[in-house]
Amino acid sequence: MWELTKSFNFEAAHTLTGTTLGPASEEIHGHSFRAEVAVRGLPDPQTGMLVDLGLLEDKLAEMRHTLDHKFLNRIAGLERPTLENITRFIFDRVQHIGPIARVTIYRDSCGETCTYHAPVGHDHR
Ligand SMILES: Nc1nc2c(c(=O)[nH]1)N=C([C@H](O)[C@H](O)COP(=O)(O)OP(=O)(O)OP(=O)(O)O)CN2
Ligand SMILES: [Zn+2]
Repeated sequence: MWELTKSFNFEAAHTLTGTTLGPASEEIHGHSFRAEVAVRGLPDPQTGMLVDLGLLEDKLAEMRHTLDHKFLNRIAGLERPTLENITRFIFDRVQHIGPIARVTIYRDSCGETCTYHAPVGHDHR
């Protein structure tokens, strides 16, 4: 079994109400994020590739364009931009390119990581 990953960085603003952090979290503020997408499976014997990384590169560039330097709360589907919802948002938009196993978001400044795992046996291609 192989796991292939590719990641991209984005800077984005958000506001999050209803956390124990209170006003600091409710003011509009920014974070640096890294999103990592992992594909898991067996390489095609002909190509030696699980998924062409070029395909992933194109899709992740699209995702970066959607998220980078944006106010996340204004993006349709991300009105409540928790790490959980951001990982799921990305998964839903990249899943068709191959057997995506997980999407992880790293928010290093806060020492936080969140991973959405595709349901077992799930292959959206
Ligand atoms: N289950 C979740 N709980 C919380 C989330 C989340 O995404 N899922 N998010 C938050 C906060 O947004 C997060 O902890 C960051 O807090 P914030 O005040 O924005 O961060 P800092 O000021 O500490 O970060 P710097 O990057 O250092 O400015 C809470 N709960
Ligand atoms: Zn925040």
